[in-house]
Amino acid sequence: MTRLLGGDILHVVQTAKIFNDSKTFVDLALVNPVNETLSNFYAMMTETEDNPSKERVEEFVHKNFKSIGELDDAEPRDFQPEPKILHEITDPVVRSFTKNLIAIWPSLTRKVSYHVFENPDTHSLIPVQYPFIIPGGRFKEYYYWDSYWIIKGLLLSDMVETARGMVQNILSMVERYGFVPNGGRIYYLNRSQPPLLTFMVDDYIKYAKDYEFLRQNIQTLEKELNFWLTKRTVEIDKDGNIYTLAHFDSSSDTPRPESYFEDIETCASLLNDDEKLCDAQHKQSCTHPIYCQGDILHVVQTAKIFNDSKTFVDMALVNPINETINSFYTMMAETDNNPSKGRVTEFVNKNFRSIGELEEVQPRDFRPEPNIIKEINDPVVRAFTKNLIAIWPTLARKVSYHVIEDPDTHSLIPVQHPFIIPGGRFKEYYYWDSYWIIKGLLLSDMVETARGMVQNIISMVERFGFVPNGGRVYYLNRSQPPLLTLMVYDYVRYTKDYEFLRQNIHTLEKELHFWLTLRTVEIRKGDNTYTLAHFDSSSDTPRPESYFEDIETCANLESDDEKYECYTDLKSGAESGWDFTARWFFHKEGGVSDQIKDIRTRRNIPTDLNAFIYKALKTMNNFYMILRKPSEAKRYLDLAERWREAIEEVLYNNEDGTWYDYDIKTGKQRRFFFASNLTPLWAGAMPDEVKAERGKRSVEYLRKMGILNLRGGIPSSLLSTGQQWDYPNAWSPYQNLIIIGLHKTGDPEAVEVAKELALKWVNSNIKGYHENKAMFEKYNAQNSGQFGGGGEYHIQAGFGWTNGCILELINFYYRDKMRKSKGRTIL
Ligand SMILES: OC[C@H]1O[C@H](O[C@H]2O[C@H](CO)[C@@H](O)[C@H](O)[C@H]2O)[C@H](O)[C@@H](O)[C@@H]1O
Repeated sequence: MTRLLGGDILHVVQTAKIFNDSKTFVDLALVNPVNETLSNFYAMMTETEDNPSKERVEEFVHKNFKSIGELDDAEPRDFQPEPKILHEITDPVVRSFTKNLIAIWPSLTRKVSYHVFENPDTHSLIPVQYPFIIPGGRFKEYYYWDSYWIIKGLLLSDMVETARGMVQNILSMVERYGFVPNGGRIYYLNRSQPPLLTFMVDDYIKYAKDYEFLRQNIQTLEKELNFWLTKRTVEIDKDGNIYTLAHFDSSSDTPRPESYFEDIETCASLLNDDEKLCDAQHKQSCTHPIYCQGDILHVVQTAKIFNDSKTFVDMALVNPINETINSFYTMMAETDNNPSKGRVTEFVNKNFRSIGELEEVQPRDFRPEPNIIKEINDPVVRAFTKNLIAIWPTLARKVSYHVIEDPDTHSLIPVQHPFIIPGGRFKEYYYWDSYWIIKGLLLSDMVETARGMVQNIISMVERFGFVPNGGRVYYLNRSQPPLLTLMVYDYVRYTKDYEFLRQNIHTLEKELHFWLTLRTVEIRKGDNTYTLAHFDSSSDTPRPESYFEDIETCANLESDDEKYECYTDLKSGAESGWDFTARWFFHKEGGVSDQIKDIRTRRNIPTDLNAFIYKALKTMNNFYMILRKPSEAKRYLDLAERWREAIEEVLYNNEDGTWYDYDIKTGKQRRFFFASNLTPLWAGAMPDEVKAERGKRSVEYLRKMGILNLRGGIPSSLLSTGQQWDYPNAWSPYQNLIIIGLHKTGDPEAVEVAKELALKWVNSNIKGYHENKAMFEKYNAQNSGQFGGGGEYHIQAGFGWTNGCILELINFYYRDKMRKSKGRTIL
């Protein structure tokens, strides 16, 4: 049903204005299953060349929708025509009025009919267990804040059972959706109403003295408030002080389905699409009817016609969307909704193709022998670096004019400037990969390409309010670790282009705002409350590019709700960039599981994410000082200080001398080795006076964990789960984060160990390159030069961030410092 409410049917029917009240249509039930309705719709569209008359739309609606049977009248069991209150009102006029009033309750009582429970997909009504009182008239379902006053009235009418049932219905919404929707229809799921649930419970408890009810539901009340405190707050700077207050802020940027026509009219005179989106701050949902959700995605991806599920969602449409959908439903009708794998392959071959969206490009600023080459004394490393630099043009791409002219038929999100891709199956830009790629480009003197990549990413924030995981529409439901501010730092440090900083500083703020408001949780420790971030995708369906895999992972979960949670955690795991690892897999009581089905990414407060955020806040402080804006600079300094304190109090473990992720549920640190544990060193997220000591203790910790004995590099974890971010895989970014982190502490032993680790990694990369003539996405920590494995796709070569990272280490450890071009450092 979701699809129908978000797509062409809704648009065509509601703009035909066949009902006086737009709500009428979205409250109708479907006569046939969703697929058949869609098929009938597209048949009408084809017959009328996409231009049906009002009468033809009316005919379609009358054949395919009906307005009966979803709600039954119900006599509340606890209704009494003469409750106590009547005997206690002395004024006869008021008494008789009150009696009439009370007599209205039964006429407004409804319960959800069994039709809806049996077949929820053909109704917009959200089924709830208990009878409830509706407002009346066109409002035939429950409404959130109306219920607060209704429940007061019910309690005063001694209708405790009905009142309690209504509260329970609303609590069940929080458990299911994490918040209370505006009302009991799926089209209300993108917004809430003023948060009065806690007060409803308070009224009920006071009246019924039902403290057991309170005990059972207190956590759900917390969950609801947490929604408002994390997803609906803004920070206000007043005279240098920061205040947090709430505002209303729906997460959706399309017309309200129940007032679709009216909203289209309201926004019609706005100039561009972004304005029409009525200043929606977060455009996170992925709306493409083929690449993001729906029957085509489901049928094709579960037929598993490609080895790698990403292949399908990277293909372009041969024909327009409607035609593709139409030909899909024709196939479905011809095969009784059960097409064979061969028939699905035929449909894909006819309707999709995999060419023409990205063009190879020779970067204008590419030079085979940039300065760094001349400044490396070691001949083996110099020759290797030259080979490395020669890889950049093979990874450079620009978006083809096909995509710019007809973006709807591609999943690629068009960007203006050429960019470097990771390589292999990753043919588009990736957010956090770009951070290390840009470092490598700057060290290769490819400033124009680096700047273009930063501009592309900045344009994402302007367009979507955040940086998506990668450059495809199916990545729009999540981000990746926030490194944009630090990319700009490297670019500005290298070029001294302060004008670029001035022009873009607000976009950096906007990106950080996304993380600070939509990805934070509050943690209580003793009497203190700390704010820290976690990964938390906004979407609860399988990842389109790993659809088959996600369905399989969550298949054995019992309820649909558990499956939605599972998909959200998988997407949140992908947001972390560590997809996947035991870091996100939890046993119920908090230990690590080695099973992906136990994924609970959102339960974890990750050290690296919070170290990145701390460093970004500190960098913003620095930027505003450069731009001579002291009050803004102070604001970021204060924020950074608060973050540092939270990292110190919640994530640092003095006994083990390292930082750990934190389990929100048990309120305990996860005391396992992950390469991310040491990232606060790199971010400098600790008081200055303990830096050297932390360096020393980190070396002890690495030694104790056996990490320094491994010949290939630092593994992501010590847990062998078969996942690509677990043992024995070693990933470049974390070599650099740990090596540079140790070096920056200044402790002599840490500086020495950093150097040993760096040389080990450089040697491993060189060995691997000589043996395979390729650079890899990940390596094996046990064996020098061996590439990594595991996970849901084969090892990929290229490889953007590996090349950027190794250049950073070569620059630091092998470049002749005396000859290094002045001021052109980025470390
Ligand atoms: O297709 C599966 C997943 O692939 C990506 O993740 C991996 O590659 C990325 C590009 O190098 C890298 O940023 C990430 O850390 C890797 O785990 C993608 O980012 C995921 O979202 C996707 O589901």
